[in-house]
Amino acid sequence: MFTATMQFDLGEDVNALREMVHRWAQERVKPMAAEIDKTNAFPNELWKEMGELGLLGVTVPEQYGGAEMTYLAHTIAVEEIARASASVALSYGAHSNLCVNQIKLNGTEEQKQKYLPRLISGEHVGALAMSEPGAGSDVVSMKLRAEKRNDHYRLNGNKYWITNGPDADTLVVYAKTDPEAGSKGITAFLIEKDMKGFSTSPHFDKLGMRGSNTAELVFEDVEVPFENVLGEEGKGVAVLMSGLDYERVVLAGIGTGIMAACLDEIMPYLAERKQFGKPIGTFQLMQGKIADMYTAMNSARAYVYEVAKACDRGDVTRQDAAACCLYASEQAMVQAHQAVQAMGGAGFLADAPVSRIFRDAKLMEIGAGTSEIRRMLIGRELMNKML
Ligand SMILES: CC(C)(COP(=O)(O)OP(=O)(O)OC[C@H]1O[C@@H](n2cnc3c(N)ncnc32)[C@H](O)[C@@H]1OP(=O)(O)O)[C@@H](O)C(=O)NCCC(=O)NCCSC(=O)C1=CCCCC1
Repeated sequence: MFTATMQFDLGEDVNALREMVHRWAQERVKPMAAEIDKTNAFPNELWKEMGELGLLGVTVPEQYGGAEMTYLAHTIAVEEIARASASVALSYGAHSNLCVNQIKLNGTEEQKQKYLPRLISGEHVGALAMSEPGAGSDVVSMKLRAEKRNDHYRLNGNKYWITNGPDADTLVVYAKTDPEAGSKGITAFLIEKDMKGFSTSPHFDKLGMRGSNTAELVFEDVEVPFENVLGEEGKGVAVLMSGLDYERVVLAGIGTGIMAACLDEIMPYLAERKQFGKPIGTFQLMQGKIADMYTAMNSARAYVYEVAKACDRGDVTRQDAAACCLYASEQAMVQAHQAVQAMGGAGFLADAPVSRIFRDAKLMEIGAGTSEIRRMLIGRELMNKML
């Protein structure tokens, strides 16, 4: 374990949360990380444990069972879990941020009372579904149809690449209530897994983030009552786009957690492994690697934490949400690459922690908006302010 790092001034509560999550994740999650990767399955008992620790509703008011803490606290929790297993952190983020936080932000009082307590206790698993086979980066072109009937909507179509899809009891799902109206025809719905006509595929086999279950969702004449509209009919794009801002910041914590995990793995190796009669960590080229890793990790942390504080103040910008996520994600990939390199043949073995971390890191440049989409967004937002 690598402990010699800069202490950020996050406040007493957040520091205490970090310590608690760190201890739990290192004791409980890290020993399972290799098995989770190998079996390609999320250990369901972790939901209950995270519920008991108060991690499943970090940003939600206490009256619904939440911890009533900040986005900064949520990001730190994600980081510490990712330091032990990025897969577990991804499923955790999809549940607690993409689903639970969206219901907190957009739900009616009845919806919050009905769905949040069970999601926050760990009894239920949550997911969010926007992507489709033909609508990834171009999310507004989604085709899942929600046709308005007398007293319900009827949903037909499918969603793809849905994190927690096979396990979720409650899903925030975006669909087209008016296919002709472009972004103004999108509505968000709360879907329950037992609704007739709703099914999921078996979970996908993936390069990395393997324990985080991903699947296709299928809707065949699924009847959804009016009271399950999240927000207003036709206003789903605002729910979706503002949700993506929070999502990018909180999930950037996976990137900083991956960088911390890289240092955790290679520092003891560099101290122990001898070549040419000396620990390889005494060689300047190796010291250069760890210097770059340390600098990147703390630079990403500083930016991500500041943007999380902007989320807490309510003044986060689209470009900073995208930019902190872009930086933390790409640096996670670069540093995971360096960690494999530093460990040489030992790091190239299939069951080496750094080889799993390297595969996991790749998703960071793809999920929650690709690096290309994030760059496009940042450039466009910056330029728009000049024109
Ligand atoms: C950036 C982007 C490419 C969007 O461009 P366009 O130019 O089409 O959309 P544009 O004109 O920017 O906007 C549409 C409407 O939306 C309003 N709005 C925007 N931000 C906000 C906001 N913050 N609040 C309220 N309204 C907003 C905007 O005004 C516009 O409305 P209008 O049509 O004019 O009435 C967008 O589509 C995007 O981002 N894709 C990546 C999706 C993507 O990231 N999936 C990832 C899904 S996968 C995933 O999330 C996970 C993966 C792995 C694990 C977990 C999660």
